[in-house]
Amino acid sequence: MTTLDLKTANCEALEPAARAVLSEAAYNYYAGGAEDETTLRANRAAFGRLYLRPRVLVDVGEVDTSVEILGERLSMPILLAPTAFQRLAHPDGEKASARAARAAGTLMVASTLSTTSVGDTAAAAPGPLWFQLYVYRKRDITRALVERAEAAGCTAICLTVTVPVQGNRERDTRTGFRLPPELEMANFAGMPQAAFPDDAAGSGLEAFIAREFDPTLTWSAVDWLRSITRLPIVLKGIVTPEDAALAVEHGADAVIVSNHGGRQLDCAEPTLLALPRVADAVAGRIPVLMDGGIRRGTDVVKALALGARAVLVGRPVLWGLAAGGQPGVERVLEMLGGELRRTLALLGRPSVSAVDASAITEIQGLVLPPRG
Ligand SMILES: Cc1cc2nc3c(=O)[nH]c(=O)nc-3n(C[C@H](O)[C@H](O)[C@H](O)COP(=O)(O)O)c2cc1C
Ligand SMILES: CC(C)CC(=O)C(=O)O
Repeated sequence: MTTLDLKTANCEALEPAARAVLSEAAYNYYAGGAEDETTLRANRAAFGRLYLRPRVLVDVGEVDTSVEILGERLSMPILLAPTAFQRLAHPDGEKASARAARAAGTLMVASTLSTTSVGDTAAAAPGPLWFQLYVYRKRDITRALVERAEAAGCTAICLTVTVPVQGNRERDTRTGFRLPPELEMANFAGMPQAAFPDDAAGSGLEAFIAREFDPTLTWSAVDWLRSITRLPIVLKGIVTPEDAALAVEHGADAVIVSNHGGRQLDCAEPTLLALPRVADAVAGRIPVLMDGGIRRGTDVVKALALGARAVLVGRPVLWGLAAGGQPGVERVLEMLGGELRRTLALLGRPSVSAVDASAITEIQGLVLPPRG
């Protein structure tokens, strides 16, 4: 990819450039969702149902996109979502993404299923880094992962609760998705868990999850996690007010409204629509973040208006990484951050904290929090 390509692209325009360099299996693993991909499409489509309400003749000479989350001041309310197996996209993989996040003044959530260890990722880009955790049938493994994340200097543990079993990802079944032999799940180095089962038909990842992930997980796992770490706990995958209330009750320090990018339960509600109900239930007690379908600065503003403190982006980072390594991810963050800054100016809201429910129109079928 040339510098020119990186300069002219918007987030979505990077996808074809990424596709051109990815294997068929890797592209479909990154791009795909569960079953009919209804939720994958709905996540994105939901943004089209909301419109903005610009105020005019407001001084927007200075626009402040910075935000504070769990004690860290970030340059913008846009984080890098945890995504597995980044060295499938580019040899620099997770290190490139972490460095790009740092360069942009924001943070990355490092996936448990990374192809670079959390220690190496943290060393490549010193600064705030969250570690995303799955809970394994063998709790010793889970505990060891938390210890590795702590030793690496991670500043929060992000427990993903959307994968008791893997979603039915038909693209991966078709391609027989698995890691090429030169890549490993580096956080499990030295453990049998570092490789997929080699005798599995269909998706190797699905067989791995069936073998290793604990499907009996309940809220007591959050209490257990609390007992083994002093790091803040972020619960990723809360989409109902009932679970939001339980998350607060069980001491979560933040929640992420997420349906795993439409990769788990197909027909799950789009996250933009779930967000205001979760924010309402949380009632400001802890920060609410969201992900799913964020591709434009206007999307970020809509999420903020519905109660999010910040958003995370998944696939666009992978497209940037595949198309251009670290500069490709930097470009994605620059585009989103630039669009956010321009949107705030055009909207007459000179800072992120000036965005509230008055920034959006009410659409039938959407339950919005009361107007600020
Ligand atoms: C290829 C891929 C791998 C992912 N791996 C993880 C993971 O390891 N852990 C996790 O919590 N979420 C994972 N996710 C979900 C993302 O963190 C995020 O919820 C989702 O991608 C957001 O939607 P978006 O891609 O539309 O921005 C993954 C998503 C993708 C696309
Ligand atoms: C554990 C797997 C489900 C990895 C992942 O989060 C994903 O592919 O979406």
